[in-house]
Amino acid sequence: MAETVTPYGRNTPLIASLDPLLRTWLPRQRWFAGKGRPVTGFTPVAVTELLPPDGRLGLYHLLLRVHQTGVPGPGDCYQFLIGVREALPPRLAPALIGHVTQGPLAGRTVYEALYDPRPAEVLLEALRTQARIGGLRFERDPRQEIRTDLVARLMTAEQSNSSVVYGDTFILKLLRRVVTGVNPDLELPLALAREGCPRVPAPTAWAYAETGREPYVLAVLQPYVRGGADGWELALRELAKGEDFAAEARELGRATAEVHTALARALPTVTLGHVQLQGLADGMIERLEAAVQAVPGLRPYATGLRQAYAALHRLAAEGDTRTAQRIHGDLHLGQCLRSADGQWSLIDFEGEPARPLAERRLPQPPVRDIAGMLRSFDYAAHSVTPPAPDWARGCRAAYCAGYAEVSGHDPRADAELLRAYETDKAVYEAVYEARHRPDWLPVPLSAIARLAAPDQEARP
Ligand SMILES: Nc1ncnc2c1ncn2[C@@H]1O[C@H](COP(=O)(O)OP(=O)(O)O)[C@@H](O)[C@H]1O
Ligand SMILES: O=P(O)(O)O[C@H]1O[C@H](CO)[C@@H](O[C@H]2O[C@H](CO)[C@@H](O)[C@H](O)[C@H]2O)[C@H](O)[C@H]1O
Repeated sequence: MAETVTPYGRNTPLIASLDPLLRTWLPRQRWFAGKGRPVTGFTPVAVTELLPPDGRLGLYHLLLRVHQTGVPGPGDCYQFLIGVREALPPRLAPALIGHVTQGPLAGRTVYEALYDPRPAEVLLEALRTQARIGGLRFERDPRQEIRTDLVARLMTAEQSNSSVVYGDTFILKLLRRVVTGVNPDLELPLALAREGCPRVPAPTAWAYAETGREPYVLAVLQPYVRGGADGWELALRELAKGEDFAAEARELGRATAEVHTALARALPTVTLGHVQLQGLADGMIERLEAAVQAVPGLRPYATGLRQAYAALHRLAAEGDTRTAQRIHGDLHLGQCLRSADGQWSLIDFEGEPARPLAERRLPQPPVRDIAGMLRSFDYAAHSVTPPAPDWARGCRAAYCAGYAEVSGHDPRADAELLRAYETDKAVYEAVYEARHRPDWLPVPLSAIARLAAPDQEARP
């Protein structure tokens, strides 16, 4: 494998030639977080040649800062895997980025290489052999074997990142918007593996880029949970059949408590005093105000929603304290996988992708994860017609009961904090849906209408 690494900030002829193609292609990608503002250019952070472009198949790994109209600062850094061919075979048509007209690749076709098994296998081989290519570093857990005969396929699920499955044995998650520093999506599963917690697939291998500053974590390889289905699919299936989901919700509560208990053992816990609790409430109010600006549909409910945060302020003023620890940070039904033998695993410890990394790594009250799951039962029940509020109520109660069985603490006892976090999550969801899936906006807005009503009754 050849390599070239450009110093930060130099706009190479390669990037200049890809620039017009990526400007139109990038905003159409589900994982691009900067939708809604035109892309105006790119600055390369690192450009690594994984396969030379003069062969039948060329392959580049790019880390590019993306510049956008009206977005100040250096721009977010995204990870790209760009394939280069003379022409694309029909099976790769959906992967097309475009035809290059100038520069070193003039006359070639470039495409999203993860659609193509061969480039995806190059990544697996680099992980297997712990390769160092330019600034890219590939590492693995030496106790886990990576076979060489696994065929790659890109997952087509709607995702914030991109994942490739290798022969139903491993799944590689390639992070798209990358930041320097410790990434909780690797940090927490490694910590849980050290604790022997079986509820989270233990990382097999990982990749990062060294660019002269703190490394960027780029990808994590994990065992693939075979024959599994995620909690969201299962919940919708049961809802469609008019079936109860309470027994599964209870198991999910137990699994969440096991993960929380292991995380509290593995990583530091802290006590939040009244200043920190005030700070939590202030942060929620700030997010609400920003969300109201971004999503006009929230405006009529803002006053009602502030009540939830006022209750948290009162609790802080009364001198209450809470224990905080590392948590999942974006727990919902889609992050829970049930294996063929009925065991639940939790995945995707990245936290809410829109929040800064430092914030995502702070210890937080575990009830925040509970709130995420309670919202998720509600989401499922309100995304079907007619809505099924009783189904959601049953799941929410069973989930809390399962959590209490394992942890000894019933989250329903912490009603103010739980409601504040549910409100905060619903506000986040409104912004998320407005930005990524506008058709879904009515789902969080229906919850917001209930949470904003003084006698809201959707308690677990
Ligand atoms: N270990 C695994 N085994 C089987 N499927 C998985 C595994 N990890 C992730 N998945 C599948 O990949 C999807 C995306 O993974 P996730 O970590 O949530 O990525 P993203 O951050 O892009 O949403 C999940 O919804 C799930 O269907
Ligand atoms: O899984 P991600 O880390 O990409 O999380 C983001 O996308 C989720 C949607 O895919 C979003 O979750 C919301 O929709 C789910 C149904 O699709 C629902 O189960 C969740 O409760 C709801 O929050 C998540 O908020 C977002 O961060």
